[in-house]
Amino acid sequence: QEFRLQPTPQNYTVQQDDSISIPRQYRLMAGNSLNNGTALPLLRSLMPEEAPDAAFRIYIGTKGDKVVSSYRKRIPQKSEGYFLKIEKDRIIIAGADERGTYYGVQTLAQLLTLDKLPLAEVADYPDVPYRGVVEGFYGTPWSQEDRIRQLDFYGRNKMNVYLYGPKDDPYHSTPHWRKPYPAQEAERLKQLVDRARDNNVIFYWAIHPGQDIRWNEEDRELLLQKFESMYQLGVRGFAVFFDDISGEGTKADKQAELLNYIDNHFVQVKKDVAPLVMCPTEYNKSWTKVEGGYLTTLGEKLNKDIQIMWTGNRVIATIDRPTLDFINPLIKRKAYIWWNFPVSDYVRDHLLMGPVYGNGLDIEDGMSAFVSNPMEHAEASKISLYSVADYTWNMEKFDSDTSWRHAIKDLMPLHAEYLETFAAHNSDLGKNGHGFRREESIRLQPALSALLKSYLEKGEIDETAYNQVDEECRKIILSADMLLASGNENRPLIDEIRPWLTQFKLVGEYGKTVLEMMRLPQQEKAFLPGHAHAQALQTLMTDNDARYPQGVKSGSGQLMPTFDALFEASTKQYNQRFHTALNARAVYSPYTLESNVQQLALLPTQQKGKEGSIAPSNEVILWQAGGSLTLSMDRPRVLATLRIDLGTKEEGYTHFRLETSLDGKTWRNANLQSVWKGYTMQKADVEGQKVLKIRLTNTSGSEQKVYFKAFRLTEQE
Ligand SMILES: CC(=O)N[C@H]1CNC[C@@H](O)[C@@H](O)[C@@H]1O
Repeated sequence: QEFRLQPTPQNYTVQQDDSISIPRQYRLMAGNSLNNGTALPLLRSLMPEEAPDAAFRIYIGTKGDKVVSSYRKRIPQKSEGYFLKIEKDRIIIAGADERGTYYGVQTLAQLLTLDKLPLAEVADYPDVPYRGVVEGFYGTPWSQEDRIRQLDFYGRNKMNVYLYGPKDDPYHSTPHWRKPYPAQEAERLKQLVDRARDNNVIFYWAIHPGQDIRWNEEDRELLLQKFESMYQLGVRGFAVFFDDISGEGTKADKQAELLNYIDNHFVQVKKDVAPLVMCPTEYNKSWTKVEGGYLTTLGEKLNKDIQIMWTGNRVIATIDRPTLDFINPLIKRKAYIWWNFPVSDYVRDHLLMGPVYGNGLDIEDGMSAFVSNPMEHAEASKISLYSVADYTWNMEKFDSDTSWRHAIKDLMPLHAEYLETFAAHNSDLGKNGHGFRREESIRLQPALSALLKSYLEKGEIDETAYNQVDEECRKIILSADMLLASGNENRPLIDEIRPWLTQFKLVGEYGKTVLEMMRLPQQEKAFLPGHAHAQALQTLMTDNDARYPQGVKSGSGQLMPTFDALFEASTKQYNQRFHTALNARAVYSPYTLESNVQQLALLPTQQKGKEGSIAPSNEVILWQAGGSLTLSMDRPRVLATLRIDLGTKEEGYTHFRLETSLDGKTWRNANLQSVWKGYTMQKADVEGQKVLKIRLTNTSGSEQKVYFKAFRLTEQE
């Protein structure tokens, strides 16, 4: 693949027929403005041989420095812009500001990876003012090493913000947001703040107080003291997240009052702190009622320089012009986009390794920021983050597929072809509560559907498609092995995705086995070993990781549905031919969910042995009066236990009625009682009941805001 600068520069010209060898020595002419910045240390790390009498010179400075005064007019008049020029006897790096100069050095760093230095001229600047990552997901927070590698990655990719807000950090959120970090955690955060500075990244520390904040002076002072303690660690960016909460903390006027107070008495007083950022409770369009006034209150009351985050038309959504035309007028400023991709905390059995696509390419003027909420798998998230950096720096030149391929090469240059095969088939989320899906196995899709169509409709094998799919299965098995054996090229990445690599290999073997079965449904003896092997692989693929009820998922968007359908079709053919009753069902769940509660309707059901469950949701569920959820079995089954957790105290359950039915017509109440005092989990008295359906209804007559933390049953042996 050809060399490309990352992100794509706004203007980049190269003299085609000429280049210079990388100078061994050079004389440095540096502007004073760079003395305590990070541009010079980076330059010196790239070109170590500084010699006062060297013929080759490097002029580096920011606008206003005498040393680059003759290039002043070439510097783009844009925040973080820079001008970089490589001539036969000199290099010039002139930034509009210190970070722009630093970015000029980062671009030079990429050119220095070539054998010869092109005589290039770059006039560059970012489209979106703030670009980066919000570590804002549920689940295992990133490790210290993860974050260090992330911050270096942001420096190289010209991302300038990292917002620290892992939902499961108890000092970020309830219960300990009021308390300073213990010494060890504080020291680790300080290391991160220092590393962020080295990479010219603004480290934002976010607080998530809304679940139990009291609107009084005491809590306000405690919050400011916490911010002060973070300031002492070197933090120079602060955020307050009010997402995923219910109760008192959701009041817009109280939120605005608190945020303005912080802005006036902390941010503006400190003078060296970046603009305050807040995440609203109504952070996406599907959750906001404009007439309710929440967003307009924030828009009217919040100080103008306070940034307001927005995830789009839904919790998980791509961002386009209509999205911004809706929100910006309401909040009376440009939205600070929180893009919930590649976050996977609601589909934890999946990896999201596919291309970044679907966001508008003409909306750079409509947002103050675009930050990505990533997966708990830091290295694996870099495929998407590389493209987010590319997209937000130069939006109109962004090319999803090119960026995706280079992101993979950047992550594992020596194993790029294998990682690309893996990533291509591990991009869709599967059925999920947000209804957000991604393309998967794009290049193989035509062959998969041709193979399936001809087999199902005519019982024939489309040989061309067959060979393509067979060849891809071979590549899948090879790629899995090559990546599992890839040693130290990017061990942290392989450590993260190892369960999915093992699964991916099984998918390849399952595909090959099913392809063989397709040729044998008329052979009474020869068909059987393949059928047995396919079933063995199905078992290995659903019971492979205790962390996920049905194991990790790989190829779930296209490969597995096709292979399962071919398994079932060939086995049915065999059963008809030989009047046998071989199992012709690949994998299915005996449970189906129906609901008229919008946020529950799409939740997947899961089965593992005698356990059945509905996948939990992280969000606050707006459960309308009369709304219900019904779990139906494929046949009457005898229950042993049923446990429900709506994240609410005892009295919260009095708003709901739980019923069971054997025929879907007559229903009987099932009482809920606490599993133990004070805890929200409830158990139902359904022991020994034979049921076909279970129904939970909001009978309170008004909307209830609850969490959907657990809905789990076990069947009797
Ligand atoms: C603003 C926001 O999206 N908050 C939550 C809730 N929405 C998406 C979830 O997956 C979480 O990762 C996220 O932290």
